Amino acid sequence: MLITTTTDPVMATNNDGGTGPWQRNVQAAVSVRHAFKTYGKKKNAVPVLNNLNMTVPKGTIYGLLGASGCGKTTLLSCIVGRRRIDSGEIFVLGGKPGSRISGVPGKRVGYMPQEIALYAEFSIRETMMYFGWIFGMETKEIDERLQFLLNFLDLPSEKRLVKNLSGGQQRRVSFAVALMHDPELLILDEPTVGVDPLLRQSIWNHLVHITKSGQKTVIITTHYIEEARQAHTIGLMRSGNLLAEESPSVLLSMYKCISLEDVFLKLSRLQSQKGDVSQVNFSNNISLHAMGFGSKMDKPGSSQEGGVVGLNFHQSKEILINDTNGSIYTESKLNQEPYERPPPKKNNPNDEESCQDCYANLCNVTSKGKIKALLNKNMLRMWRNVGVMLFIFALPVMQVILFCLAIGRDPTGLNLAIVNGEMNNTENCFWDDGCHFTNLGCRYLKHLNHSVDKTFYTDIEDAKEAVRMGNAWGAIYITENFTDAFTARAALGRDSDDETIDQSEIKVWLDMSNQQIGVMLNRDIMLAYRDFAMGLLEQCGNNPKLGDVPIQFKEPIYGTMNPSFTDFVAPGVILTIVFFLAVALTSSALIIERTEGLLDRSWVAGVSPGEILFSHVVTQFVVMCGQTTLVLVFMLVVFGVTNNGDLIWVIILTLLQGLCGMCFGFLISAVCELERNAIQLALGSFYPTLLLSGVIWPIEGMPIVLKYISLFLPLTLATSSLRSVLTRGWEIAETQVYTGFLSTLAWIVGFLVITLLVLRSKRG
Ligand SMILES: Nc1ncnc2c1ncn2[C@@H]1O[C@H](COP(=O)(O)OP(=O)(O)OP(=O)(O)O)[C@@H](O)[C@H]1O
Repeated sequence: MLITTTTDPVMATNNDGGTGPWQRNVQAAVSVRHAFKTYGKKKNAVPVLNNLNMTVPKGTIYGLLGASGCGKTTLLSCIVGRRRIDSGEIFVLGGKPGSRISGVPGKRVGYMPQEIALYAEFSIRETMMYFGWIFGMETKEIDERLQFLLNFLDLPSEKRLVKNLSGGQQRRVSFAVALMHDPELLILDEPTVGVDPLLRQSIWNHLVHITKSGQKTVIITTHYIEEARQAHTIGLMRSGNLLAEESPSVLLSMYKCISLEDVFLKLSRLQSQKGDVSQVNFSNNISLHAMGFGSKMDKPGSSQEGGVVGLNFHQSKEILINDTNGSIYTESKLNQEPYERPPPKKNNPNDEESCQDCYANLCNVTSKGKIKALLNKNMLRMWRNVGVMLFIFALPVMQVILFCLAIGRDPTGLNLAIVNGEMNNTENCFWDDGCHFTNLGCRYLKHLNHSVDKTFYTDIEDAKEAVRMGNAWGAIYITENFTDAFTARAALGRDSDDETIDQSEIKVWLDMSNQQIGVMLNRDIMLAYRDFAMGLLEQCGNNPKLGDVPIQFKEPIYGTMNPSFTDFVAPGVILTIVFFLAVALTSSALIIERTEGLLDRSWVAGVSPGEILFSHVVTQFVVMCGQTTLVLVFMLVVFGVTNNGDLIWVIILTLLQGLCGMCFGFLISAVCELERNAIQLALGSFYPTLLLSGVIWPIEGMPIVLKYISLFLPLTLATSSLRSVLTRGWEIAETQVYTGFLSTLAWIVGFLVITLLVLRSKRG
């Protein structure tokens, strides 16, 4: 086993012989050991961290340098608990990220991501209030800190909206957010991009100042390599590994370079010659167990790995200095067993370490400040967006108005081409209303007024041509001797010959291409005959009922003799409007935050997925209550859609459906990475749901398989339940009614649980 002779501040304590592993543990703010991380699935996996080791001593500035794409941001996101490494160990402030001991994510860490990650529609002060409240600060305290940060970072008025600031000013606000709560550990991903040299210097001065006490630690990435000279330690990263980890002055003297850039180039060249990164690790390659971390941390004496198992930079340094042939790697390999990557760890609930996370999550009770910040943020974002507000409240009203005006009313002004052979095909019909059998064709046509415009033709072929040309919905032909034949038929009864019967019939050719119009004309033509026959019989002293079909329809048990299509569709339309408006409200809520890097920032600040979801549910629920009220008022009060039931159940079911739509929207926004995917999914689900939920056509008409699928959709049972309440006036105790409520509740719970699981898995 190799004994190191390091001069590293951490390791110096390690090697003084008296302090032991526990002491070493206390001295490192961040420690990464044998970290592996890949993006993508097995075949297309892209390795980003490749057996990386890193030690950030407490109370120092650690400059993490490296070319674009080498994995700096990935490493930082793993340190703050935003991502998980596939294998290896990370300890931050005494525990694993995500554990209670570490307190990271949370207020112990200040994180400035690479993206601006600020709410564009917030003012600087509102931004600070949001993050300050999340960190549990009082408003007064935040205001005081804000004044300091405004001066220090040379920011404009606190009232200025973030979206109106320049790129550099936005970055400084983002930096101010990270400094807001004066955290123990500052993790800054390129904070000096777009910042002028003077301010850049003052930022570095501030970092040097805050680390002086030894209590604060800073990890900073930058592409301005030379500015990192002010860091206590520099980690030079390449291809997912640290080429070196040392103080700037030692690096310069050791590699005999005048700039850090040259050192980096030299090391990169050496690594390129060698190829395999894992074999040439010049960083402090020390086992975490040796450092006293991990589950055995509290039993230092029991560690089987009490010594240094890897190659310490300072040994390689000596070799490097003595070697001019570049054979340092051979020497290193002698001392360093190549580290074999263990298979990726699965989160085993029985595993003591992984369960730290579970306990932390279980005990992670929300705070007043966080909820206040999240609710305030959601409300503010809505109010600041007038267009969205108009959309939110005008759209449901518009939809209801359009539905009630456009759907369910009987079509009127339908043109019929009529040939009346009895009257020499003219419009001038004369008949006698009494018991007279003259011009019966005209008498019949008198009853055919409802919804119909009559155009008279002389030739039946012309009339049919008018139908073919789309100028009329049907052609009606009354024979030349209709009255005589009709009278003979009535008189002869069963002795009527075929010709008499044929001549006594009114002949109709309909355009049935439009089912609704065709069926309605059919109905009106039949009703006109019934009225004509009953009227004639009555005038002749007979029982008018003889003219009707011998079926007596009594007053319906539910509904009316003349049922309205509107009443049938309205329950489904109410629920569909409320459900899909809620989907529209929420389906992009999380995505917008995620794409702007805000969700990450809030998570690192210690906000849990559950809290984020809860805050959205509350704010969107308030909006949805407003929408539901408008929809119901316009449907039931303004347009008088039938409601025979208890209004309270109508309101509750509608609200529950809105909630269900919100949860579905959250699921979409949790699953989809891009807003356009969310829109596609939301729109894509709209039509199948509408068609299969029995909203516009009874599900009884569907093939059996579709019928069962339909029953498992969130709107089907609820629509049927609401229809029963509105049209039948049924109470909640009826099976058909309460199953609608139960199914909606089950969907809400299902959507929420899946959303939470997705959010948690994405967070990892
Ligand atoms: N979510 C992701 N999915 C797949 N690949 C990713 C993802 N994030 C980063 N990468 C890839 O991982 C590699 C490291 O990215 P990372 O952002 O950590 O680099 P970086 O060193 O911070 O770069 P820069 O200095 O340009 O910010 C890059 O090749 C990048 O394309």
